[in-house]
Amino acid sequence: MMRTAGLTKTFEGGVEAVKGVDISVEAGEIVGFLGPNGAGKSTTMRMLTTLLRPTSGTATVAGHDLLGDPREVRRRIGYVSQGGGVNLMAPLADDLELQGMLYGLSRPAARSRYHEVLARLDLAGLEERVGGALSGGQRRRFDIAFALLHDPRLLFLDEPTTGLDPQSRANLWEHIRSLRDEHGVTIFLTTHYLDEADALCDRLLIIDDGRIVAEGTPAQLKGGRTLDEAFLDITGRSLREEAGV
Ligand SMILES: Nc1ncnc2c1ncn2[C@@H]1O[C@H](COP(=O)(O)OP(=O)(O)OP(=O)(O)O)[C@@H](O)[C@H]1O
Repeated sequence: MMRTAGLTKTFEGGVEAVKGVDISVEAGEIVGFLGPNGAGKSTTMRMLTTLLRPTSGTATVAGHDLLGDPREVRRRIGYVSQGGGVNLMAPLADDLELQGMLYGLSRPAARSRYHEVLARLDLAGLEERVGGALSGGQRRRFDIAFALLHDPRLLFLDEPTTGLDPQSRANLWEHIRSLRDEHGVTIFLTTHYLDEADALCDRLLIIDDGRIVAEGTPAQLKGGRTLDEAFLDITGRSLREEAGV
């Protein structure tokens, strides 16, 4: 479903955010992408979703070449950015319909498609509300609903549960699992919550300082430790933001 080789990104000014990353994700997997602050997760995610051009390296994403065929990649993937972006002031139904039509659906087809997606995410009936009148968990599920309108086979989620209470996080995990189990969507997500990575992901990749430093199932990486302990053993204990400053 996704394969990269030697992907790098050097920003203007010389920051080497990603230093040669090889990632493979099989169809039907839920893969977690972990790493300390500034490790290169969002930069990698933005390259894989065509938002940022790699400095070097190659990648095939959802069956298409990332650099040669980014439009086809975009057609086949969904992306939910950190923080999301539902309209807080206008009824969500209007934006859902508009987005469906931007994907080339007729108005009736766009409506029927979003009703189907909202039902999947337990959001039916809430689309007449403005985003500001939803709970944090409902808002995150709407972010995902927007990303699913064009029926992508591969979904990228950047820190999907940040800021949610434990109930809403657990509920979102259920929805993410059912997207995979019942609808066959492959999922690649970043998170700082190691309990989440442990509970939700089939396989984990750990990136540190722009390089993949560990990879395996949660059980393999833990090797008898908690995932927090394993993560600190692998990536060290120094504070990255302070080192960065
Ligand atoms: N547009 C940019 N220009 C210059 N440097 C950047 C830019 N975007 C990110 N960086 C740098 O690239 C490195 C990787 O950042 P990135 O946001 O990918 O990390 P991250 O793993 O997503 O971190 P976090 O967990 O804090 O979200 C950091 O050193 C960051 O400061």
